[in-house]
Amino acid sequence: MKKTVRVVGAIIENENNEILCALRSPEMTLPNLWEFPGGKIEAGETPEQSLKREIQEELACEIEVGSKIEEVTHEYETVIVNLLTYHSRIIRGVPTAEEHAELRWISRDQLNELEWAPADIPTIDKLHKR
Ligand SMILES: Nc1nc2c([nH]c(=O)n2[C@H]2C[C@H](O)[C@@H](COP(=O)(O)OP(=O)(O)OP(=O)(O)O)O2)c(=O)[nH]1
Repeated sequence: MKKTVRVVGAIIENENNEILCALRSPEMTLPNLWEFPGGKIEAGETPEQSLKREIQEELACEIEVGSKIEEVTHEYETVIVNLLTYHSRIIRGVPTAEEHAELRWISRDQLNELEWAPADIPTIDKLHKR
């Protein structure tokens, strides 16, 4: 049976209504696909705690986690991902790609021009509509 992992993703928006998109590196699973920065929820953590920790590790900055945007369960070839996405705001630091191949600020109406991890599509659709 496939393992299910619980994952959180941050939708970080700047003052120009652009959203921070992160490119997975060639060495990662789901290589060369765009995603929302974040990662797996560890035992004993709330989704909000995981997101703050992951963003500190991946982007070297501190965020405040806001409302939930979407919950999606997507079945990949080898794993089932349960992805929760949250509006987030940077409260300290400047995002730096500590683990990703690239970071890019993209306006809402151009989000669908990138090639996303499949589990992210429902969140992209929701952001696009607003
Ligand atoms: N962080 C993040 N992960 C996502 C998104 N969409 C999506 O399908 N995923 C998948 C990729 C990974 O399989 C998993 C997140 O785990 P992770 O960020 O700890 O990734 P990882 O490469 O360190 O882990 P692994 O898959 O190599 O075990 O969820 C997303 O928007 N953000």
